[in-house]
Amino acid sequence: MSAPVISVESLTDTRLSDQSLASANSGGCASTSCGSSRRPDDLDPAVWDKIKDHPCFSEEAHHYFARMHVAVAPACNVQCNYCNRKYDCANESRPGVVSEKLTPDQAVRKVIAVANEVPQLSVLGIAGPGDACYDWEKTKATFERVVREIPDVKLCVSTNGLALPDHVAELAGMNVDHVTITINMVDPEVGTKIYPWIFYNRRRYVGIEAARILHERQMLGLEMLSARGILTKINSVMIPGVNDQHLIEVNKWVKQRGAFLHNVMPLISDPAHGTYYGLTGQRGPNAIEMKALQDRLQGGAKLMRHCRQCRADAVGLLGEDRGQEFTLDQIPGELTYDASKREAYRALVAEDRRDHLAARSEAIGMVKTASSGKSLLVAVATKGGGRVNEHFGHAKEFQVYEASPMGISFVGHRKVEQYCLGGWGENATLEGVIAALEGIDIVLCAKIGNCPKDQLADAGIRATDAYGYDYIETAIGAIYAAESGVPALAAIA
Ligand SMILES: C[S@@+](CC[C@H](N)C(=O)[O-])C[C@H]1O[C@@H](n2cnc3c(N)ncnc32)[C@H](O)[C@@H]1O
Ligand code: SF4
Ligand code: SF4
Repeated sequence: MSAPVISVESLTDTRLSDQSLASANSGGCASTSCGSSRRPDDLDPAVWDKIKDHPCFSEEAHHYFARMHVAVAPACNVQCNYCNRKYDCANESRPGVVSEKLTPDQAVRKVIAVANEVPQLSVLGIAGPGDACYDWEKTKATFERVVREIPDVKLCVSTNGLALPDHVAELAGMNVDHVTITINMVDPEVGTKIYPWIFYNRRRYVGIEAARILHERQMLGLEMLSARGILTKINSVMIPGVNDQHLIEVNKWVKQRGAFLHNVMPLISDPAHGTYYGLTGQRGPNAIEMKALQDRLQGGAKLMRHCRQCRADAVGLLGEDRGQEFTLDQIPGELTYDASKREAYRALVAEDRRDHLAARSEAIGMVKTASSGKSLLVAVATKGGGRVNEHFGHAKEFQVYEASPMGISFVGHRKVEQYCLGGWGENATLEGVIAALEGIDIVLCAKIGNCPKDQLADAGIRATDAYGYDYIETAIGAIYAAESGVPALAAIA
């Protein structure tokens, strides 16, 4: 059966209209298998099947699919010098922060409410605000109830690893096939600078003993997961002067033990958060330092570069947070799961992803053959669908791509404050946006006014809306061609 006709707008608007979803539904393709796009040649089909709709485990999928976290696990058995879960702010987007903690029953209601309204939803994660494996009974109760209601939602946990080995068998039994472990060190001496204490076997440990136990449990948990074919992502917080160089060693260790992805994230540190690091002046890395380390790690365990360091109650596509639309007071007491929007969305997306992948590989192939030796950093304003489709002034983040003789690759994102509010822009905000775009050569967006464009130009950053609504890679390929003076490439513009 042929796929339904799709409009670009309906795909790139992250909240699909009921009408476009209804027409997609009438196409008849509504199973999860429809959501697949083409499998990369070097990937095992079974692994591809697990990651193809997972926004965190597949960079490509993050343009289309959304995750939600439910904050059912507040207790933690480790203290990290960068974490303070008491701090709470609805506008603050960083790990460990939540607006409200949930019981498993409340969490199930929230998952149903989100699944009914957010068609992109594919993953339910428990990322604290404490530790999913330590606060295990609540994690387990939540997952057991959710899969009864929505069997095709993927389940994920995020853990410091200390209690992980105790629950690997149960995780496997519940078909949890994505687990994140935070591993910041493989040398306990380094660990003493990150962890003041751990709580293990009903006892508190400090110093080198604490770090050694944590390290051994993390390695054991990782090996146990790999042995069962559960995909693992390793989070490492990059702490300049503490573990930044050491993360090269961490990358080697986790690769040897079967980690699927290594996600090196910048330390978020601010005295206002009340963390030990925040209060003692330990700084986080800047975007350029992050990229330099990630580039050094290239060739080791595969890197995740698109993590947005989400809140423990985040909802939506990575980079957007719709959590405030789904607070408990807005969710009805009785709810029935309605699969229609998610099913229709998958049918729509299947077609567009195939198209996008074909356009992407054409653009990458052409950039590779340009042999200009140039390297360009391009910041893209997008609201999903893999397209240049967000106005400069509305962007809350820019996705950053590098075009070079190696091809076109996603290298990260830059968070910014939204510059344009209700038709006018604040100069001070624009200055902040420009500062966040340090090192960027070109900005691509769906629309930009002359004033911000000129100010960006003064800072040495070019900006254009000439490629509005094109696929990101198609636009970057065309620009690279023009910059390289290759007429055959410029033809794709
Ligand atoms: C809040 S924790 C919850 C899961 C679990 N307890 C753990 O530590 O993995 C989720 C992730 O946020 C990271 N995180 C917490 N505070 C952070 C900070 N200030 N800067 C960067 N990452 C942070 C943790 O390292 C972890 O990878
Ligand atoms: S283990 Fe996770 S929740 Fe616990 S203190 Fe560290 S970051 Fe926070
Ligand atoms: S914190 Fe990173 S890995 Fe976790 S849901 Fe957000 S983007 Fe995905």
